[in-house]
Amino acid sequence: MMKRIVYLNYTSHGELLPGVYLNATYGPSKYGPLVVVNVASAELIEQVLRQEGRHPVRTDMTHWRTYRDLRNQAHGPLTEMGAKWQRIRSILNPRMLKPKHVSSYANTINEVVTDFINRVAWLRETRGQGVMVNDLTGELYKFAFEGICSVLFETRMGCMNEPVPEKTQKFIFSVGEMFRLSPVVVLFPKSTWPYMPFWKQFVASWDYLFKVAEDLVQKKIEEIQEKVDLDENVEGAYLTHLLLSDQMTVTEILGSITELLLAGVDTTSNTISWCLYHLAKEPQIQEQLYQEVISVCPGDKVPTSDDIGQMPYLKAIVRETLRLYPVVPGNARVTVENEIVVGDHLFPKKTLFHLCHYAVSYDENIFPNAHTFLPERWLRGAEEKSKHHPFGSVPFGFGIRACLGRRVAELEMYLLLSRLIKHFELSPDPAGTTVKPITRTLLCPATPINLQLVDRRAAREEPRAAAGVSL
Ligand code: HEM
Repeated sequence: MMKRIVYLNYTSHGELLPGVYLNATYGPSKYGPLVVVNVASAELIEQVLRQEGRHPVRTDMTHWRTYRDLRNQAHGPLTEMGAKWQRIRSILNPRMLKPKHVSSYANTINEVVTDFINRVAWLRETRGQGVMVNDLTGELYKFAFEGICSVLFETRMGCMNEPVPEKTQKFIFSVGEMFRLSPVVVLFPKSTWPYMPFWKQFVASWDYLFKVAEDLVQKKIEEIQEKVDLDENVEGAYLTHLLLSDQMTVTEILGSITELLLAGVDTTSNTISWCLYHLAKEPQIQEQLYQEVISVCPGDKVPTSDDIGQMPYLKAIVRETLRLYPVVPGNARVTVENEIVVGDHLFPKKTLFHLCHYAVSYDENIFPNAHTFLPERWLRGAEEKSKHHPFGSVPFGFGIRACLGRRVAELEMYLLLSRLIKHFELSPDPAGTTVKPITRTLLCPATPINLQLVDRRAAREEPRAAAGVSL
């Protein structure tokens, strides 16, 4: 008898099925050759993750891998496995995860944040009667796309321009199509794919993605060559480093950088969307954040990485958002190398563990008042008092296969939130209703998030102007 190993613990709306989690006994079921076990307690998730071998596997990503094999493209960190995966990570990790390298991307990201703030200000004026910004998630998608491209490819794509350049628009569209078609493709046996119209569309979307990425890499190679010819210093962020370090072929770099881009857009934009949605509903939390930001960065000072280090409340707000809305609500591990013991059961090789992070994030025993947005629980003093189970909320995963973009994603979120809150006071759409989460692979807002953005400077100046105070 298995204990606390459950089967299906949340609906397609991301809500828990009542009574079907913790201490329930469901499953295991079968998925192709794999035995599937759903794990929905912090202790058991910890057991699975602590027993992962040297080369952890989430899923085999057959559909993505098949495209790469078809076109002789290289696999990246998402699709590679075994020792080859380990090699890729060892090359990609330092410039993505080491604080000293990540903090050097702050200027680049801040330029993108400036464009975002200008864009929402423009949207308010031209389309929102001076106050509303509709579909913030859509706008944040463009921000995240631009942000990650500016770090990875060291190029601006113009996602926040009006209109968006045609090539960029088609690039964004192809990413969307590829993600839309992915779950359709896997519904059918691989042998039937070549005869299916959606497979052709899937391949065409990947072709365009790789073509644009290839052009960007090629452009960078030419730029570097020009500088070398002129004996100039070659400086850059991620791509330049990979190209100069000579540890990967150009095809390998292309495969990896494309997958980093794919992993880094919806995740970040959805998290920021949820965060803004909550801040708009919580004026006190918003005010406390505003006070923290202006005390570290008064006047027009733009925050640096070091400044962010002095903003614990900002970090706690993002952390709490990730607990309430883990964009990766369920994560997988397949045992390929060895049998493992979970609970009081020995599981054979080829068991797929579905780690139900969403369910565990709402466990009242770990997070009292689990449905309430309480950033304080992540502040150092409070944490010591109530010592959360370390696997109660692991939004970026755990161990050697954990998120590669975590530090960059955090930097993007911190810089955007701190600067946005300095400019605007957020409040809910007066005509709006509750926005629920839905799982579309990732946890997304089920309906658009529309918010009111009140310009703080104008709000301060208006009453003074009304009282006849000269500025
Ligand atoms: C709020 C933003 C993000 C969240 C919550 C998030 C979360 C995750 C999670 C849960 C995983 C799986 C980890 C595991 O299996 O243990 C993952 C993997 C990954 N993430 Fe992120 N991610 C975010 C942003 C990003 C960004 C911005 C990038 C790219 C710069 C990125 C790149 C990746 C890659 C490449 C992997 C696969 C790593 C591997 O298999 O070796 N992520 N992410």
